[in-house]
Amino acid sequence: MTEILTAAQMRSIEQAAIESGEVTGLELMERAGRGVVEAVFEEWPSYRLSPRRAIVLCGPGNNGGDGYVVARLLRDLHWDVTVFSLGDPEKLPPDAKTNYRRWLALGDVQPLSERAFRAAGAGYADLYVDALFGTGMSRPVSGEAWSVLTHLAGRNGDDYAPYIVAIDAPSGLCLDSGRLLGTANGSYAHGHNRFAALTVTFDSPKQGQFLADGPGLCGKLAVKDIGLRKWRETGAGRAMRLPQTVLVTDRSVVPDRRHALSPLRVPVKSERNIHAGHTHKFSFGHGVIVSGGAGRTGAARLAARSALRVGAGLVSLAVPPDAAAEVAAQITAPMMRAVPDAGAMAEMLTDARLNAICIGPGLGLGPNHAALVETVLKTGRPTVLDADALSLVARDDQLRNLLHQNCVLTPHNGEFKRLFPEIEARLSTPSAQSFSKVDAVRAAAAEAGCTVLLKGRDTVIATPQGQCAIHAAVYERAAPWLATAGSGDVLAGLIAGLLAQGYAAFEAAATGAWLHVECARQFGPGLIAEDLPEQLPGVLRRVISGEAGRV
Ligand SMILES: NC(=O)C1=CN([C@@H]2O[C@H](COP(=O)(O)OP(=O)(O)OC[C@H]3O[C@@H](n4cnc5c(N)ncnc54)[C@H](O)[C@@H]3O)[C@@H](O)[C@H]2O)[C@@H](O)CC1
Ligand SMILES: [K+]
Repeated sequence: MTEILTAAQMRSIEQAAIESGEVTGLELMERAGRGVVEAVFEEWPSYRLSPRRAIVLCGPGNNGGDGYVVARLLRDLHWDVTVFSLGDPEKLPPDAKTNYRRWLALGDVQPLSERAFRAAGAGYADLYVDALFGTGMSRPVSGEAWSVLTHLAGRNGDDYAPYIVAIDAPSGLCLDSGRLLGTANGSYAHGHNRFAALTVTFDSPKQGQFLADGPGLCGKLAVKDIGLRKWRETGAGRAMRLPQTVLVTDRSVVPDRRHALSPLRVPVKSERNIHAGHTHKFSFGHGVIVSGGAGRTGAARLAARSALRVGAGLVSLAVPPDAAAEVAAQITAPMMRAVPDAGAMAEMLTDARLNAICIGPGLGLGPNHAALVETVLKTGRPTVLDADALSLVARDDQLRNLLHQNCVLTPHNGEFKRLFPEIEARLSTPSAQSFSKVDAVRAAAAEAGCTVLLKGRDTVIATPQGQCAIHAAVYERAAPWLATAGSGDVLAGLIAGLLAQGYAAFEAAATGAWLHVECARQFGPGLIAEDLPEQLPGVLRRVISGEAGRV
């Protein structure tokens, strides 16, 4: 499992390590600088072959300290290195100052300004190292640093991005929220929404590298070990940083094949059942997908197919009588039950074998639909609420009060705003604050009393207890094709199918999010929502054989 850290959490780990007396800050800084050089050579292998020219921009804190280490290590390899410093290097914190002094034995340092940068023939370097600000960035960047950063980002038409390596973060990026602080549109210069080719971070990824503007500005992400694992996993370093957030990644999917389907490695009922010989279809649950009326049944049919494909033993569509013919004509494997009203829904759900429900896709917003949502919620069964069900809950406090901890809400941004207007306002207000999507979804889950999955390229899932996971379709997991009509219905169906198999709400949501993106990656361009469930057999086969993610 990959933990993902806030800047404060990273500081607490470093502090615990240093306070233990087993490692010094200076050693950590040396390892960090070495990690950056290593990552540079991995990214640009030809740079190993002959010395090149580098420009290193060093800031006023320890991020700048890492920069001085990188400058020294490259000079040791006979590179031509120019160093600029922001602020008076004599005022650097102790470890950074030591490395500044070590660099002075090899070369000089110029005060950073756009003019000096351009005068240095800065357009001709092979590598630009952004070591201005990292986890200590506390306010929007301004002045000469901002001028140089925007110049590097392309304000004056030069394209530096392919040669920039950022240490911990493109400077100005908030490592908690993933926002470029002080900007309205998340770019350094109008029309230029990328910055670095590579960002090198230490020990664990940071939230801001996966959220909002982060992935675009970071370019690629390399995580370098600097020997902090012990303090991350145990003792003070751990105690100081609860609650935890995890990253749902390829690597965390398969290590233990007994739990093959769950990126969070939660025991899955089905495997035990298989070994015990109990492979009756009811062992894998019976999901109910509530359909909208005639002409609106496509969403529920997509969800039903996804729930079946992901492994639910049985799936029944609950269909208003006027839509029965339409649904019957288009389904084979899912079953269908005519459900004219909430009374009939309640009666259907007296069957305790119906153990997971999905309601909302294509449902409608009338009083009869609200009554259906009410009936479903009153059963207390694991339930995915999506689309119209979310809009109904947003405008009806009585429904909202019926939400329970077996519910998963799967809003997109617009639905999230309707459900949690105050939290959304904090999230979307452009300002210098570091309130992140992780903070927002945690707050929403606590307010709603159930699991919330806020969709997006950066999907965040949280429980009322503060458990949180990020699944971001970025970097090597980018899946732009997923933005297609009906894709949300598939996600709702996947989660319902996992709930039917006994996954807890949080694990079902996280696993569903991972599988959803994996299916899109597997299919590639040209994807329409109907293609997603059809990718599941191949994706599941690779998950179970341990090859997941290596598409
Ligand atoms: N603490 C440690 O032991 C280690 C830290 N490391 C490096 O140290 C970095 C964190 O160092 P720091 O905590 O010193 O923080 P930074 O170096 O990120 O920045 C802090 C400094 O920048 C100033 N500052 C913040 N925002 C500013 C702004 N917008 N404009 C102008 N000045 C601003 C602060 O007043 C402070 O002087 C990490 O990102 C990493 O690169 C690594 O060397 C690994 C070990
Ligand atoms: K930086």
